[in-house]
Amino acid sequence: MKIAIGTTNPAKVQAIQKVFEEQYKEVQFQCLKTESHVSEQPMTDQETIEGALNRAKNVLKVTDCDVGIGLEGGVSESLYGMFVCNWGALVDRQGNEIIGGGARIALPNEISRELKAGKELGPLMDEYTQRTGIRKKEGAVGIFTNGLVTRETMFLHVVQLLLGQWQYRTK
Ligand SMILES: O=c1[nH]c(=O)c2ncn([C@@H]3O[C@H](COP(=O)(O)OP(=O)(O)OP(=O)(O)O)[C@@H](O)[C@H]3O)c2[nH]1
Ligand SMILES: [Mg+2]
Repeated sequence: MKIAIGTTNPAKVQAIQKVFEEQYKEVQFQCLKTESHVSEQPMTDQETIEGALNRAKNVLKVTDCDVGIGLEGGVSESLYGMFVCNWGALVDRQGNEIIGGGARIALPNEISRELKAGKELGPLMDEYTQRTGIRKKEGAVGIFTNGLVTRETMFLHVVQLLLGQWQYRTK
């Protein structure tokens, strides 16, 4: 089984590799930085889903893999504050387009204020924590859940939702 991954972000790549290696004996991965055709900081569920779908389609197009996977992080406003959201998409060569959503938590006001001013969460998290590359490690979700749920484990669940739906639909 050959999987095209529409990112080189290790938090996302490791989540995808863990899920597929658990399910398939023979599996190969191709990881490519892939255009999402949405803003660097998606601001709605819809835009985040679009980013995930575009990555999945674009990465499948430029490889000979069986399926393409796109994972996209974003935020979405609610009456209860701004939530970090993460969405995934899996597409195959038979025209199946599968979507799955990840856990979400409210962001502190000092972060959401900056996002509304047009900043991107990744760099914001580095500023906020005085560390670098949070987006490639535990992520904002990891910081604000005291490490209990990292970005990788959150995306691992999303990839299980994608693969499970795909297996059900193509069995
Ligand atoms: O530290 C984080 N923890 C999170 O839980 C999270 N969710 C979203 N984002 C940020 O939202 C923007 C688009 O997300 P994103 O899917 O483009 O991610 P990314 O840029 O880190 O990876 P990639 O584009 O190389 O695949 C990027 O600034 C991400 O950093 C997060 N950052
Ligand atoms: Mg990005």
